[in-house]
Amino acid sequence: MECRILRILRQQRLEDHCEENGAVPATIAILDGVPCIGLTTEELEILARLGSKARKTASRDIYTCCRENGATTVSATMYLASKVGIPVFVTGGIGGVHRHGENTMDISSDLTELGNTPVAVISAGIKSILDIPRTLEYLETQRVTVAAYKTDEFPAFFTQTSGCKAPARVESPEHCARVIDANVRLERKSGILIAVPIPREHSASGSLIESAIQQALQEAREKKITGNAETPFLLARVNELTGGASLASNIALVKNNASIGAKIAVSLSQLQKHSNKRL
Ligand SMILES: O=c1[nH]cc([C@@H]2O[C@H](COP(=O)(O)O)[C@@H](O)[C@H]2O)c(=O)[nH]1
Repeated sequence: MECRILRILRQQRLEDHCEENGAVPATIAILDGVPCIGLTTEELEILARLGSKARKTASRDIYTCCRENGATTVSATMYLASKVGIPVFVTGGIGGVHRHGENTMDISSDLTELGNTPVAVISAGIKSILDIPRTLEYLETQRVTVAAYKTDEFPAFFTQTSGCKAPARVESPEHCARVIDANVRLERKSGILIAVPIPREHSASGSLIESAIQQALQEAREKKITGNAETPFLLARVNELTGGASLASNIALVKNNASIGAKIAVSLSQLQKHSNKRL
């Protein structure tokens, strides 16, 4: 019960962060088979009560999620956002190329959706449960514009650094808005990934989380957990192993992403008032 209420409050607080920064938020999910853009408190409550029982819905699953409730992944959320003209979408972290992906071919459809859908996704980068260098390579193949926010290095979700240089650097919400606007003007059909490092005060100890990730990966291999079950398993296990530290960091970085994403959306809207073009 307490957990359910906490989840609703968290989501509402995320929407508050967007509103406080001048943007209009719309949480996206599938309720009873219907894609919903913007949820009421009651609808948020339905999702919160379901928790992990809500169907994990990637973009390919939207049409087969009949009469079900679906928690949309990055791929499905950006697809639905693009359909209603929402140009900026905030999340925690995106999916990517899984470790050993060169053998398993396990590559998140988030990456191909980013290649095909002109929406800007604001995230804290990619968790090191994934293969970050290969994910960046694959994003390049998909023609996705990737930029890190106020840093030269691509962030690794719980930590500010990944050891990988970001393909580009953006300095401010206005700078991001200009990049997004240029994407529209050049009629590129692919998306943009803006990677915002977790605020330093919330970055959990990198080595603590890295060893939890190693253990979780080992357990996933032993239990033969693969495909779309792998990410939820790894995220839950890393949270258990870090005694909740990873979840606390996760919440902090999503709030930060919501604030920065909202500022980007406002800047973009102001810019586009002049250019009179929309995504
Ligand atoms: O750090 C994270 N990575 C991935 C996810 C979720 O997992 C999805 C990717 O899953 P898969 O690897 O099965 O495509 C993402 O779109 C997102 O919904 C997440 O919440 N946090």
